[in-house]
Amino acid sequence: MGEHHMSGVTGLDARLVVRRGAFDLDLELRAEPGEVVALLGPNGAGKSTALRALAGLVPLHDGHLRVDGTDLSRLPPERRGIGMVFQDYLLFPHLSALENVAFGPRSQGTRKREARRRAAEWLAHVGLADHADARPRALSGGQAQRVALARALAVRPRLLLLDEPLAALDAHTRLEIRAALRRHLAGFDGAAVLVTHDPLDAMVLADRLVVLESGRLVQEGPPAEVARRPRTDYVARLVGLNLYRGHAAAGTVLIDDGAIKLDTVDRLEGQVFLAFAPSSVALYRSRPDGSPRNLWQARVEAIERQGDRVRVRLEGPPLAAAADVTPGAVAELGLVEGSVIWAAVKATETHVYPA
Ligand SMILES: Nc1ncnc2c1ncn2[C@@H]1O[C@H](COP(=O)(O)OP(=O)(O)OP(=O)(O)O)[C@@H](O)[C@H]1O
Repeated sequence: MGEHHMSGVTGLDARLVVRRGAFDLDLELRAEPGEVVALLGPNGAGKSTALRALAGLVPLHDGHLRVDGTDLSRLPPERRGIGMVFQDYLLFPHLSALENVAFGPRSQGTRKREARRRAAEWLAHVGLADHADARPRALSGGQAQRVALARALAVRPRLLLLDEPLAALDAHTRLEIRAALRRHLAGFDGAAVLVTHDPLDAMVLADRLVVLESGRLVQEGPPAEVARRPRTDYVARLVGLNLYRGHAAAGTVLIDDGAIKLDTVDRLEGQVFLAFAPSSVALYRSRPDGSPRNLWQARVEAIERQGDRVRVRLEGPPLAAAADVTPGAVAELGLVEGSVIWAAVKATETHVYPA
């Protein structure tokens, strides 16, 4: 660690090895200048640990951490020049919005007058010029979030860290702030790392997704690519797809446990992933006429209302799957937990890609 003080790589270039009790994180993480990377993963996957390691709040056991070629791994948090927007904002309650934003530049040694000038500029930039004198208590959640963002950006960071920046907001404010945050991130020329639970936040805000499970990277790529080609159960559920591993040959895929073969229109051979959307699954009370291909009998494990659709979870074998139907169809089919029904998916609605 730290044997090369400078390297030619711009943006964030890190390998974060952290141990916390029985948990260990080992994550290689890159973000180009101007790129927004979203860290996603189930509870306890290590997202916050990764962010805290970048911020210098937990030590690295191994690996490296460079931003624009400068080794940050040995610097204390306040000397890393990193901008942070954390979930609970951590605005100083006794300081005005302006003083909160000026705090960053001040602690970097900027003179008071200049720090206040820069803070006023940033407040105006996030649309809060009118609230410069307000204490955090007098601000709405969305306004406090914007002050926190202005404060983070006022130190002109080369790396910006955002930890669940929208989590504390109600649904309506969230929509607005998400759009505003997207604009601000688009105008930010440093690297940004965002931690979120919300796939929509990640899809809207990030250029690239990095999915962590149990302290390890399991998948990364542009949001659309990850959504189209999930590589783990967690990712598939996150993006709402049915996902299987199997062996492809001659236009069919033998699903891994061997209980069912599905027709596809792809011509791949060998180990593959096969995915289809829950909305592509058709359900029948009795065996349908003309016997569509890719037909199987299944037991209903659970029925969950999701907005104006109903998600029906089907138990394996031969195939555990989720199907989305209308409430009307649930009634028509007389679906209850434990029902045995027929399920089908068209070959043209399956997606197959190399494993
Ligand atoms: N201070 C600590 N001491 C020991 N172990 C910790 C500490 N903080 C977190 N852990 C452990 O580290 C692991 C990763 O936690 P972390 O908070 O990084 O996950 P996360 O992905 O951010 O989860 P969540 O989505 O629930 O916030 C967990 O198993 C947790 O129990």
